[in-house]
Amino acid sequence: MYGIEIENLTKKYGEAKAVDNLTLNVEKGCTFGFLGPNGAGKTTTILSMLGLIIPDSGNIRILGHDVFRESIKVKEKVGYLPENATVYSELTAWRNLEFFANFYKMGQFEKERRIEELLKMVGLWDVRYRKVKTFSKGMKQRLLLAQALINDPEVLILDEPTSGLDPEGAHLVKSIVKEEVKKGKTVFFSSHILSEVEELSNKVGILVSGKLRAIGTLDEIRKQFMELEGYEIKIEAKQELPEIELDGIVRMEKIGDRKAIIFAKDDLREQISDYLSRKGITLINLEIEEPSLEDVFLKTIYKKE
Ligand SMILES: Nc1ncnc2c1ncn2[C@@H]1O[C@H](COP(=O)(O)OP(=O)(O)OP(=O)(O)O)[C@@H](O)[C@H]1O
Repeated sequence: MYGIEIENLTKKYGEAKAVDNLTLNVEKGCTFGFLGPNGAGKTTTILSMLGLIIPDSGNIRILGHDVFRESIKVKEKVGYLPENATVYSELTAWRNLEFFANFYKMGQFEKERRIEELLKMVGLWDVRYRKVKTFSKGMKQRLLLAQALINDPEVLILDEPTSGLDPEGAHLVKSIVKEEVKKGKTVFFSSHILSEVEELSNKVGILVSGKLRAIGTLDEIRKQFMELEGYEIKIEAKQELPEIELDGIVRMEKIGDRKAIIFAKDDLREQISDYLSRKGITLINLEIEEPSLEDVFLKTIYKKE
């Protein structure tokens, strides 16, 4: 079963399509990183997944439940960390969590046990009786994450979970997400931080102007990208390199006598190796230069449709 299924989702504001015929699935127990520039439609997608806005068309199911027709069932199973969320600043950290715990069917003992567990997990146990208005942004964000986890949700939806956090706060949030995934939870998160997406996600989607431009594991996305944009092959030989003339080579940039980068339409490593061995040249190194997620992201978002 899928954790999340989005099928042909479209949401318009006036005539502008914030999300345009989006289809994607997230397998149960996986982490999906949703990337896209500002205004791409990530938050609109997330709000639709939570049933908080009504799309113009499309279906969304979470753990097999339709988010609009079975909204209570879905809310019981989902934890949500909104972008720019606020906390009740006049309440203490404990009371903030208690307020949200009261929405769920939990006995008093279970509620207190869960609040204690979460406050310890996010490093706010020692300040549990302090009013939240005295908290730093990072402390508030960690409290919001605890709030998203209060019902021990099977699916976690996080809109820019580390936004505004210092490296230590971001590290804590990422390790909590990883722990949740180890327990079999499904995580869907949006982010602008490429290293974070690379670190956490099994699967990535890149949304541009409401449309999905790329989807897959990072390896699949890199491969699709190289198939479109071409391959960079680095070579180093024992002897001086000759000009390599093979079909599919776009250009060859020599770096000194024995090293070069070859720009090619395909992965020509085998052909290059054969070509050079026929010329009596011994290779020391022959490898594909994999594009970074940053390269892929930037070129994907600036590419014309
Ligand atoms: N309530 C609204 N009314 C009108 N337009 C809206 C509304 N909410 C979003 N939009 C527009 O829809 C588009 C998608 O916005 P959305 O907030 O979903 O993008 P995003 O990818 O989450 O952006 P960011 O990374 O900046 O948070 C934008 O052009 C935005 O201006």
